[in-house]
Amino acid sequence: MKKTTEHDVRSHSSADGGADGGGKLFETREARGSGVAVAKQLFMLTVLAAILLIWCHRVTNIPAAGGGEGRVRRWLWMALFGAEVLFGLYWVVCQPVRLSHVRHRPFKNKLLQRYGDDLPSIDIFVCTADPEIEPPVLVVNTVLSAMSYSYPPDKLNVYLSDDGGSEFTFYALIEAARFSKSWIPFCRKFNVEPRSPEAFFAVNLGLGDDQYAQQLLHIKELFDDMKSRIEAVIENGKVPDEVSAFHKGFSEWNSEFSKQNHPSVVQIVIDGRGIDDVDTDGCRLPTLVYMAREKNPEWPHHFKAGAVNALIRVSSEISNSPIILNLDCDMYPNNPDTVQEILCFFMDEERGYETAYVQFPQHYDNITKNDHYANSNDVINEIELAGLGGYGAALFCGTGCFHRRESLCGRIFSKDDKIELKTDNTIREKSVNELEKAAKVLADCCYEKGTSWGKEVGLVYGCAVEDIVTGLTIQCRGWKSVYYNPKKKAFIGVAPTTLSQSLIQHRRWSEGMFQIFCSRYCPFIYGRGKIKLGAQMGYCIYLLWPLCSLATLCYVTIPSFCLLRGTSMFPQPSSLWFLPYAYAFLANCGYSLVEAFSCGYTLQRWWNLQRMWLIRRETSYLYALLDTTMKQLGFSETSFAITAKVVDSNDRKTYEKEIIDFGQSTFTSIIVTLAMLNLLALATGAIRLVTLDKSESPMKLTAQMILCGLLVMLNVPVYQAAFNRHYKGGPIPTSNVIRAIAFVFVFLVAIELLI
Ligand SMILES: O=c1ccn([C@@H]2O[C@H](COP(=O)(O)OP(=O)(O)O[C@H]3O[C@H](CO)[C@@H](O)[C@H](O)[C@H]3O)[C@@H](O)[C@H]2O)c(=O)[nH]1
Ligand SMILES: [Mn+2]
Repeated sequence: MKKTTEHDVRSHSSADGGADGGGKLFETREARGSGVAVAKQLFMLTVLAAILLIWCHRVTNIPAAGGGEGRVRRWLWMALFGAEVLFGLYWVVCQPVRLSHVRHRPFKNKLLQRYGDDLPSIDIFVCTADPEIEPPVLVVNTVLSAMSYSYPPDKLNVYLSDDGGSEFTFYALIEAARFSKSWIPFCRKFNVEPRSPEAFFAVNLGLGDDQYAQQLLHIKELFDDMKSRIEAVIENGKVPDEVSAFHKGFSEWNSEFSKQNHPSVVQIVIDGRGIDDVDTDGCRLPTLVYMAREKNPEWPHHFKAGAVNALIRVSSEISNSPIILNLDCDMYPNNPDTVQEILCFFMDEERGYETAYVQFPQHYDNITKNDHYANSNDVINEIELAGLGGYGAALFCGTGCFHRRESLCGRIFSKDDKIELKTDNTIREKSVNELEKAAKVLADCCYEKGTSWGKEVGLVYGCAVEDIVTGLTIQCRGWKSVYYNPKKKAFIGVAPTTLSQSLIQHRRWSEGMFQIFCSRYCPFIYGRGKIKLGAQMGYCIYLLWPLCSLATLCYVTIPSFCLLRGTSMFPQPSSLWFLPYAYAFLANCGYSLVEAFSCGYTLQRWWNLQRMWLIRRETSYLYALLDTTMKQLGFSETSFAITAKVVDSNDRKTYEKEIIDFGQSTFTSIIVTLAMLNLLALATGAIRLVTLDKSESPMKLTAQMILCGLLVMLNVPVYQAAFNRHYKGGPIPTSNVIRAIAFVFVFLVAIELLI
């Protein structure tokens, strides 16, 4: 049974929370206190007991230090104990979010009834950084779907920040502006979805001969033409003179202009206030602005955070909307009604004024059936992020997030001054030229000097996950945030399609997160007394990813190592101490399976997820740990490796067939070496099992081999790539494999010699 909070509507009968004019604009339901939650808590207690017993066993049975052998045993024992302490504490951190799941439901119709046309304007920010790995056609698709929200166009302002400072991206935007004049009326007239033209035409072919089909074919032709023009310009590497003469903006790209060094560019491509820019139906269009902030090698540019902060300022000059939507260039809005829905959270009379932002989960449209790189994050979305939202502390994830401008700009929440969301009408009088001129200054490098930008104001600098840390600071200023995960996906993006891309992305994320944990923003210190303990712990689920890497490495290596040497670090199956180990392991596997199934996973997909956790912890998180340590010691600086959004057709095929491509990076070397260690250990164990003498118990040996066997099973694709020269995802070079095996042997021999 579900309990609804006091913030509930009286009428549940109608689909949109009742037809009356009064009442709340959204309802929140929580699952806490229900029978399931009690059962969950009891279960958690049993796991906790098992963890404590394991620690107890480790502490009371530390091997005595005598001789070389004893010393090694003692060290390994301590290492495993350390790993179990880390695992145990991490497990504790992961529990609170599993008890605080809430679901929100906005009442859009009620909002429209109550406010009619009196809704605030919205500024939408799209960020792009590199025309090669983020093709302009993809970028303008996102821009176009943002422009075609079913929201009054004169209240929509779309800004594109181009950190690549690319003439081609600008050209693509000019083309998109022209295409929007047909696309937006088409969307409005036939109420089409989704409104990203690329995604729409991928599934709508325009069959039949009614008016709709005819118009669709016509629009599709316009779109294809636009695409080929953009692609041709990129192919030729130059915008043709007759095109560049057409728009004054192109004059910015003179001979001195380079990606790393250029003055700021602000071009109002469509002036939504004017009467010149109208669509084919004669209706107004959304304002469309291109911005490439100034770049100068002597100034740090702070990656995406810097771009968004420049956009906040530039937009404040041009439209100054009270609500801001952040989008990555590959995340297109999929539901045209989203704006009205989120306004329910901001404009609710009772709780709206405390809401700083509404975050949607990230979805991707290129996930394969069994998601072999585990990119989809569905368990995280459905369970963990929803749980954090339950503590009023939704994570800000950088994209698909609507912000209140005031809270993003550093305002401290106060119960007493409720800020109304009002469209700023004071800017109406200025001319386009005046606006551009004034806005340009705000996008200059030196503008932020001596200001609080990047500290208290705007997105926080100095962290690879600027989004997470910014969200945390907003919450610590007293604001609430909403995690909203509607059935109909609100935003859809592109997930990495190669193993190395995926691991590099996780490396950036985990590095940024761990850096937060080690900084003054550590939720337990910075958030103390400001956000709930459950939320502090919830943040740490992600911030502590790199630390789990250490524990996992111990578990991947030590038991295998012991198996190779014929010793064991675990109690015998006949001993009572064996029970807590077995229970903790099985209970956690079982629980994670149940969770995955509840999120619609198949067994295969869950298994793939486990493999990716293993691989990430062996590589990305380990690197993140080392990098963060280096950074803390001042040896290296923050960087941002942009994830590619295009792949060549070979890679695409491999990806679609769900074959892992291991490539040849250092990451691969680590993965292969560890996999070989596990395989050798398992083989040794198996040989011993056959040649067993009476003094050894087969049961004990088998139990010891289980962990190793599971690791080997997870690593099956690694062996395929290592030993099958015809492996479809590209075999791992023989030299790498030999090096890995040699490394394992040298390591073992060295240990034997040392003892
Ligand atoms: O110097 C930069 C670097 C990146 N970006 C943009 O930032 C966005 C995210 O970059 P991407 O390479 O796609 O990274 P992801 O790992 O997919 O992004 C996730 O993680 C980032 C933090 O690491 C967040 O900023 C993103 O919003 C979030 O979607 C893209 O639109 C980029 O164009 C810039 O504008 N300037
Ligand atoms: Mn991305």
